[in-house]
Amino acid sequence: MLDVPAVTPVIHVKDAYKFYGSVQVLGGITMSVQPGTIYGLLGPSGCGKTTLMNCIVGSNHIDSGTIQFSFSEHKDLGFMPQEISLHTYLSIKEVMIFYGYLFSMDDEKIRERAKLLSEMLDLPPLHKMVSNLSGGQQRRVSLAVALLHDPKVLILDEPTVGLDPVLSSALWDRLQEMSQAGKTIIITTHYIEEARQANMIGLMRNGRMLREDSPNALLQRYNAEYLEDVFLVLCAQDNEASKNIQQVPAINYSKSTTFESSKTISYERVKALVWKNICLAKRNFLMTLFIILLPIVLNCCVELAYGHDPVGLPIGFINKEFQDSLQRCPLTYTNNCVLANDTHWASCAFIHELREKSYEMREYADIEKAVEDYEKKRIWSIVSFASNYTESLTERVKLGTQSEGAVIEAGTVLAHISRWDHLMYTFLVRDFYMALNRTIENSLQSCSSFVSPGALRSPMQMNTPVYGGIGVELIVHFIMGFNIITILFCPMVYSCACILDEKEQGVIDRVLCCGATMRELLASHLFLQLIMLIVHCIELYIVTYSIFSNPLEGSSFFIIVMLAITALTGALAGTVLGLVTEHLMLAVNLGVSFNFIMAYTSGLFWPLQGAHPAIRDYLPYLPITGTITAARSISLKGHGLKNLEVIGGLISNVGWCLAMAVLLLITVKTWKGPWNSKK
Ligand SMILES: Nc1ncnc2c1ncn2[C@@H]1O[C@H](COP(=O)(O)OP(=O)(O)OP(=O)(O)O)[C@@H](O)[C@H]1O
Repeated sequence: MLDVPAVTPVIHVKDAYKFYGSVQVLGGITMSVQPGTIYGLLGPSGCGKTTLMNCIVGSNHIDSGTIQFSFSEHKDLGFMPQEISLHTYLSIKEVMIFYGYLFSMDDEKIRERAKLLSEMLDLPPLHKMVSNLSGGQQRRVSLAVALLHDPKVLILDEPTVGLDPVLSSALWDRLQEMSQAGKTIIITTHYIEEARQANMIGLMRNGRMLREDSPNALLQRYNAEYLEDVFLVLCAQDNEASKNIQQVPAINYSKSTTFESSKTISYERVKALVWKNICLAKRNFLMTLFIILLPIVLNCCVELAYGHDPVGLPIGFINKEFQDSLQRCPLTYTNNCVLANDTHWASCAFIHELREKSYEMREYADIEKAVEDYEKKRIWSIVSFASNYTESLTERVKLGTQSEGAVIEAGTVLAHISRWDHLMYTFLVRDFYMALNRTIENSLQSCSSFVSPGALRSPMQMNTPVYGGIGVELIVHFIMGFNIITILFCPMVYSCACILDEKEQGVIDRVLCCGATMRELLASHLFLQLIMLIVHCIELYIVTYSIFSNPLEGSSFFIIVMLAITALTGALAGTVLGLVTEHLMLAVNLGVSFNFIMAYTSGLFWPLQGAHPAIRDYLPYLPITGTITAARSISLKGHGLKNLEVIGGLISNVGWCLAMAVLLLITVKTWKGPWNSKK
């Protein structure tokens, strides 16, 4: 049972303990603040004053003990944290409006209070941005915010730090006026003497309360002229007492506070938070524009630089049939039999096909020079034709299986393809075979006087593809994968940056002290994220399908839904990242690494079937793998909800989004410490 004093205190702390790891920061603090008084909490730096204040206002939690309040509404409390804890990119006026809205004040009332406080605290012009104010001016704005809604109880953590003596004395005068008007004020300071003007002081040391009494009573009891002398005597007594303590008192691990946060979401507060987010987005215009345009830029980069066949590759060739092939070869070969023909040669037909495919054919007179250029990577391949190539080919076609080895050899094109670039090697091999096939299709099949056209055809023929077409470029296959990773990444970075920015400025805790809940704060952030993700989805859709005309065989609705859900997953993941990390640098590294891992393991760059057997079976379950497969299935094959790939992709898409939402809720529920990177 709590032994409640005769007059119900406004705030009553009993046996409060707080640990950071194994370090005890508060060691059984008991304090009572009577209504209509100024309570000065004094003590040297690091003795635990801020920790105690944060535990009282709810931005931190005691591990054991009780904190009781005579009031239960946040609007009765005004808190000025030790750090400035304001959005520095807002103007003073915007800061006032935001906190006014949080307390459901109307514009008129906010204007009135802002004017009054501006005069009382000698604030700079209200249009000035907080970031452009001096340290002292920022502290006065912070104090004005605490006083804005005219609370009954004021908790001020070191309000006089950074103030000159004149302002400091004026502030104490104001505080006295307010206490005489019935307000209760708790003020922490390590300037012990200034607390003479308080009605009651609590002297703290090493997380413990040494004495709690009025300044005059303390001065009298210790027969001292200054409070500092009283503090020194108490410290000396405390040192003696510490020597005699044999046992650490048992700690009762129960805690309770009676100043609970709201259980329902307040529309007014969410509106205030959204208003503030929009103000910040407008103020950080370049950053907002960058985030809006980033998906377009990334998509354009991919569309323009990725997945297209290489063009203009230099290929060296030696044609021993005759010199100056590039000049002497006829320009067209279609339907001209090149065998036993005085004006057409088979080598020319092959060279012609490669030129048609945009290769830059370079003729060499001798193999030595060609090899030198090949070794110096000036050409990608050397193709050579024997001096009797056409003649041998003609004979080979005529004799078929009867052909001699020498004839077969002379009638074969020899190609050396560099393997220093694996992808290029694949392109060259593909194009050389295609060039050979076309040579047969266009030139040799016309030679019916020698051979039946069908006999020359390759024993394997590629039918018309079921999906897509011959000559479709790789970009068509890749683009949706890139879009999915882009739409995961951009909202993740943006949401993470927004949350971390607030955490680093310490505003989350301040906003929570004003009665807002974490759910309201996250809802306001997600609102902006939703607008942003709608913009991102529309942009990506337009750029991909309208500007770059990629094929879309299936439902555009499903494509947009998948993009939107992926973006939401990214926004939720970014929010979690922002909440659990302390610094932007760490968050950026984690976020970028996560996206790289997703890109590498999602089948975006390489088919999943080619992955190592140890991971191959697990890759389809990763966040964007199924989504990419489904998006490709919809856009390239026209599949819909009856297709297993699409169904699997949608389940994975929605499942991961829900998983991130649950992770976010768990993070918020289980987080113990303050939402402040500087703590
Ligand atoms: N997040 C934290 N993790 C670990 N230790 C912490 C953390 N925050 C504060 N501390 C430690 O707790 C002790 C009390 O800190 P606190 O900020 O409450 O002191 P204070 O009396 O307000 O000091 P000051 O007057 O300098 O602000 C200090 O030793 C500090 O190093």
